[in-house]
Amino acid sequence: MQPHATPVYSATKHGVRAYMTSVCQDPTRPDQGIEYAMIAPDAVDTPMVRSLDNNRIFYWDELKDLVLGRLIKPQTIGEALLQLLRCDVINGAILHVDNQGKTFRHMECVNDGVTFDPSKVFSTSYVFDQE
Ligand SMILES: NC(=O)c1ccc[n+]([C@@H]2O[C@H](COP(=O)([O-])OP(=O)(O)OC[C@H]3O[C@@H](n4cnc5c(N)ncnc54)[C@H](O)[C@@H]3O)[C@@H](O)[C@H]2O)c1
Ligand SMILES: CC[C@@H](O)/C=C/C=C\C[C@@H](O)/C=C/C=C/C=C\[C@@H](O)CCCC(=O)O
Repeated sequence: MQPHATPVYSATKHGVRAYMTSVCQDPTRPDQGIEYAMIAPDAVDTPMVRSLDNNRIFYWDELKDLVLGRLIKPQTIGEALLQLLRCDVINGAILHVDNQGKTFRHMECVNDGVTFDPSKVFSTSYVFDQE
């Protein structure tokens, strides 16, 4: 089993998700003309990840080959953002980006931002080359 290496950091990221999925359902949002969404990537090749060590993440010595071997290019996140912005329905979107041989982007749980309507929840995916 993979060790849970970043419990507090991961909790803060889930906090961002909870914040977004809450504010996107603000009943006054449509009148404000605002949409909320988020990108949830796996490890991206940034200075933060390149600076990880055993003092910043549990089990880094055991995990680093796995994590550094599947890093997402930063420009892929930029492409994911553009993909998100081109979607008809943005509010409530969570765009997962990972890199397991290919980049897989998965949008889930999009609602109208007013009331939660299961019939409006959909899931779709896009596969792109990273090169
Ligand atoms: N890199 C990843 O694998 C990854 C994956 C998922 C989520 N994230 C999240 O994405 C965000 C960025 O991560 P990163 O890897 O690019 O980090 P990073 O440390 O490489 O870069 C963060 C940048 O933010 C700037 N910054 C810091 N405080 C600021 C402030 N108050 N105002 C303006 N700029 C400020 C820093 O100067 C730096 O350029 C973080 O919230 C991180 O948790 C990163
Ligand atoms: C495969 C295990 C998985 O949990 C590891 C992922 C590694 C990198 C992905 C990246 O999203 C995780 C970063 C974790 C950071 C942990 C600790 C912080 O001290 C780093 C600094 C955070 C900050 O300054 O904002």
